[in-house]
Amino acid sequence: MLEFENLRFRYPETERVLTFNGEVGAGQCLAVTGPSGCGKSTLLNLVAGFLNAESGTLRWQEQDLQPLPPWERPVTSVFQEGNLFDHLSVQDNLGLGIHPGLKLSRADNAAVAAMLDKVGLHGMARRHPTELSGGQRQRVAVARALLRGTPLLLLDEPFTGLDPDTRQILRQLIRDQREQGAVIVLVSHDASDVESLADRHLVLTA
Ligand SMILES: Nc1ncnc2c1ncn2[C@@H]1O[C@H](COP(=O)(O)OP(=O)(O)OP(=O)(O)O)[C@@H](O)[C@H]1O
Repeated sequence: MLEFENLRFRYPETERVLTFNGEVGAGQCLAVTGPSGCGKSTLLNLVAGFLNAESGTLRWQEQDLQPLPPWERPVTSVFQEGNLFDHLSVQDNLGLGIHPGLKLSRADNAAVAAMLDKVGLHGMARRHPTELSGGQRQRVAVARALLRGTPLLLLDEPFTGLDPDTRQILRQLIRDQREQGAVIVLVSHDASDVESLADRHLVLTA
């Protein structure tokens, strides 16, 4: 279970103070919605460890996450930009989800190939991200996150720019992950994403 209670963050430049409360259990998806600027991305950054709260609690399986640096948290994030490595092929970008040094076994390579098939990028393994459309890059980013298999997945508008078929495919992959016990935190402006994926809903106000 992921829990955050009175988790407070202040951007020093603007003195804007944001406070978050919520929880989400294993195998559940928490949708976070609200108007632009209400703090949705800030919450994801606090959970991922890219920002540090000034007070409050943030727990995963009853363990305090706040002392842990981002790389020691059981978290994978997919942010709007996707964060792909342009100098690596699609295959290697996915492989990084399994092993940061790209030391992949035969089974790992098979898992990468199967994931490429699932997200409809069969035949594009050798391309580089700059040779893909925005929607294809987004599929690679989500696929890499799913391959990492961390128990906590943070998704910030993961379906932006995707056609309806691809959106359906990715939603199903996320549902599969949830059914395997992962906790998903999903930021989306799209009511149908919330409707189709969320077990819980946190509405933030500006
Ligand atoms: N680096 C920053 N420095 C100062 N203020 C910031 C910074 N990043 C965000 N903010 C402010 O903090 C508030 C929350 O921003 P955040 O990006 O979390 O909102 P959001 O709900 O994700 O917005 P959107 O839906 O537009 O992406 C906003 O008022 C924003 O202007």
